[in-house]
Amino acid sequence: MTYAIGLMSGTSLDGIDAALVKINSLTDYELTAFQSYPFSQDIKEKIVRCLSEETSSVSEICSLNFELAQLFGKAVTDLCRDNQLDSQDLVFVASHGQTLYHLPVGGNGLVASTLQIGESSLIAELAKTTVISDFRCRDMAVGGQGAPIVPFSEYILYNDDRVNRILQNIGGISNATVIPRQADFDDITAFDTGPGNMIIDELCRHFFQTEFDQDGQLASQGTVDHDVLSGLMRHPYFQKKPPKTTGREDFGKQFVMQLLAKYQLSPLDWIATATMFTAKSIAVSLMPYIQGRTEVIIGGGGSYNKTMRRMLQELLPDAVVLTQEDLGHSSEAKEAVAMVVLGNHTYHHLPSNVPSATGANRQVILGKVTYY
Ligand SMILES: Nc1ncnc2c1ncn2[C@@H]1O[C@H](COP(=O)(O)OP(=O)(O)OP(=O)(O)O)[C@@H](O)[C@H]1O
Ligand SMILES: CC(=O)N[C@H]1[C@@H]2OC[C@@H](O2)[C@@H](O)[C@@H]1O[C@H](C)C(=O)O
Repeated sequence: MTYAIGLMSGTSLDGIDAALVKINSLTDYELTAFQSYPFSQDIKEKIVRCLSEETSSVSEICSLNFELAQLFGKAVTDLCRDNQLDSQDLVFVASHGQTLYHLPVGGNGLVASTLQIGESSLIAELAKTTVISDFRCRDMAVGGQGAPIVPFSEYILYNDDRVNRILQNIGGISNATVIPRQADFDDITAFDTGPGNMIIDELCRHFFQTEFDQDGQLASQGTVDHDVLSGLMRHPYFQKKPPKTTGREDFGKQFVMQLLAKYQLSPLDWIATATMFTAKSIAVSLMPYIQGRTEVIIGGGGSYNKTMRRMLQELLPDAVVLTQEDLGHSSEAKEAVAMVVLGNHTYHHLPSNVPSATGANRQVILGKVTYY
């Protein structure tokens, strides 16, 4: 039996998602166990400092690269221990790393680039197995934006002969993969739709000293301000055509601080309006692809936000909005499982980027392999 662990620490900075996956073949994967390991406040603050041009320092980034690897390695050994496995028996660990910066397009003296940290040499040493990491850079080397990278695994795991499927991840940022029914690999469209929970989380911290809006309860008590919403929907990102990716650089703390300075709303109305902004930016992005029987399958932490789900279904009356759980999968484990699918292709020397999604000029084998 072949087991691997996928590690994902995404843009929302909530922690490390670890999925233990049984690999049956290149196209057949079974989630065996999943655990989220929350970041301590101290680590979260270090990451946040390192993300920002104003507060980052090269020494702290250097140190964080190894400090995060300690935590990634511990996540692997803890998950193995809790499942009566020895991490040495894993065929590999596939680690996404923590994105510190993502410049899908160059400009102003900066070249197109992306930076995920969490040193694979140290993870390999702690887990005593091969580590496959840094999946985005190879795609950028052939002209791609280095994101999104999950469309490959989504095609493998979700393509269907009878129904069009759109996989909508609502993490810190939201990204969609459109898989028409009976699609060939080249028929996939994928792109970031815009913000996910990032703005809502920032507002929750600002007004309510909580990390996020549990189940969308705060949003359900506020009223959407349609003037503010219209202003938000004029953001230039929504005028761009795919392939396109975005990040904290566009919709992070700075963006929220500018909004708070520009508009005056009550705290609950802010949360409701930001939730509708995320839902609407997703709906507007998906509408051109909803033709015939179409399932929109939401995943990521945002799929637990009931108010967001209700808004999405109302904005997309012609689609069936489902969750990963409705299909027997796990919303929270999805991206960590995707890392295993990508890692397994790299392990077998097979490519796994999707040029139609990233804009790359060809398919390439993603990632770097660190042998134990
Ligand atoms: N019960 C819940 N109710 C509402 N929101 C939730 C709930 N659980 C998680 N979330 C939201 O989901 C976020 C985490 O989502 P997820 O782990 O999918 O993001 P990520 O993988 O870090 O981001 P990305 O996919 O952009 O890299 C939290 O920050 C929170 O906003
Ligand atoms: C650079 C980076 O880390 N991008 C993330 C982020 O989080 C969601 C969205 O923005 C997506 O583009 C990507 O992650 C997923 C896993 C992807 O590449 O498919």
